Amino acid sequence: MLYKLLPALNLRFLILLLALTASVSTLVSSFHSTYQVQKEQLMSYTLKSNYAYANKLASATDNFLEAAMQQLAYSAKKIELSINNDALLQEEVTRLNLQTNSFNSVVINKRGIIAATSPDLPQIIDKPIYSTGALQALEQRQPLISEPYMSAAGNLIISISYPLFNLQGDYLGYVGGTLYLKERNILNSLLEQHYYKEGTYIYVVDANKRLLYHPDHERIGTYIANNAIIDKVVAGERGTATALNSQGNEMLAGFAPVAQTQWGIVAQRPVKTTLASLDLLIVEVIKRTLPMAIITFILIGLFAHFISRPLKQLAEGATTLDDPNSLTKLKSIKSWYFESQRLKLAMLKGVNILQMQIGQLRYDAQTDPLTETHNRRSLNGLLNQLMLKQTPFAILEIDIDFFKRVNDTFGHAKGDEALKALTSIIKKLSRKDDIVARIGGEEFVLVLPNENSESAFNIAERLRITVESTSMETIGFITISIGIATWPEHSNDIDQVYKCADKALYHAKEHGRNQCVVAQIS
Ligand SMILES: Nc1nc2c(ncn2[C@@H]2O[C@H](COP(=O)(O)OP(=O)(O)OP(=O)(O)O)[C@@H](O)[C@H]2O)c(=O)[nH]1
Repeated sequence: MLYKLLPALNLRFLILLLALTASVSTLVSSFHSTYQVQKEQLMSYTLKSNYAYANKLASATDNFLEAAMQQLAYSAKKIELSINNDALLQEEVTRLNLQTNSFNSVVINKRGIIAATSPDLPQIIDKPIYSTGALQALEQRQPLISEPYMSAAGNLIISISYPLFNLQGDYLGYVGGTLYLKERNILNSLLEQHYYKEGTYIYVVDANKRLLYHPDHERIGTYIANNAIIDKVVAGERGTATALNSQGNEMLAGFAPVAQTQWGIVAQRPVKTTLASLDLLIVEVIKRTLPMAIITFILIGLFAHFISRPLKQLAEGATTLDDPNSLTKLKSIKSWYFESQRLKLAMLKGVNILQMQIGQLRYDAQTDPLTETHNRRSLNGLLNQLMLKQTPFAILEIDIDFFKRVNDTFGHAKGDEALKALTSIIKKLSRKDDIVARIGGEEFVLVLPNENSESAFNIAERLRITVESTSMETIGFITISIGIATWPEHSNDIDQVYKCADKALYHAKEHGRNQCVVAQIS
């Protein structure tokens, strides 16, 4: 069993351990679940808001492109009627560029020949144009938003063009505006003017997964491969996703396509940034919870102390149940709750029984059962105490004369009666501090503290005379002989004192019995 291998732990420690484990695990699990719930909410909120953001920008971009196209359409209508009026063409491109602020530059192209530009560049007027956007526009002869391409001057641009036709439907060229993707333009401003939450950014890709807009302008024009979100958005899907960006950071993205161009707009925020505020929140919550947790722990500590104290005291009491004071000690224990009260009552009951039994055993061990006087063991103990206290005393060895005859004549039971009767006479004549003991069949010892040989002899005589003159039921009269010796007068050694008393008794028996003899001092 495991518990046998463990050291015995005290109750207070166990209660504290239990309370600490319970409160710490409760706190940890509540922090954990709070964190998880908040995390899910934050992530879901961020995904939703990024989605809404991407949608809003997609429709704003759509609107912008549509408005730009309408501006070009309006100009086209104006120009078509006066295609050979160079002054009017120049005026119109200037108006378009300056008034609308939609394009970095505007050009009117008459079938591959530049007719007017804004900003005004006279050196390229009447020169052919070979840019990708121009060739595309000339070829397709319809309203067109080109793919991004490098201009002759090395700018990454897109062009928006509107075809020009005369009343007969002959193709005249186009009017087109260009946006410089890496420079400040109306599209950039449109994408950047929106409210940015910390860490949130957007990027725009074209149908070929090429970056048209990115907060890091250096990346504009580069292609992005292996990006699940971009794959979806250029396929015309809209929605939310959690994915790794090119730097390997986990991102919460919302994405939406731009209907007119097959571009995709992605608004995303790093998970790390999103959750940073939550980490701070949890740290703050822990900080605020900590003082209360410490107070609770102290209270639990005190409570554990009050719960364990009576049990601890009862357990200590249980180790000293034979102590005569254990009853008083047990009674003083404040057992304030049910179990400890029951335990205390049971222990009090047990101690009472135990002490009664111990008392009885002690009494039995020290008492002669017939006469209820001290036995030899008890007598020796009492004499030792007197000697330790240096209290002088006299020993009277009392022996019934011809007791055998009593037994033989009246029977053993009557003999016992005689022994009891003699005991009662001895006790009656004894003082409080005298010690009465039966040390053999019909041999008694009477110890007289603070008596010398002379006074002891007088007392012995009084006893002898009383016995001699007392008639006992059935038996009649008996006599006793007494040998007397004193400590330390006869000897410092108690055995020697006994021997002296024995000798004196023997002498009394030898010289006619019914007499008292003081031992001689050798
Ligand atoms: N009734 C009874 N008799 C006992 C008890 N113990 C010893 N005796 C008897 O006491 C008697 C002692 O006899 P003895 O030692 O010969 O001495 P005595 O007859 O008293 O003679 P002396 O002492 O010489 O005067 C014996 O008969 C024992 O059986 C006892 O507890 N009860």
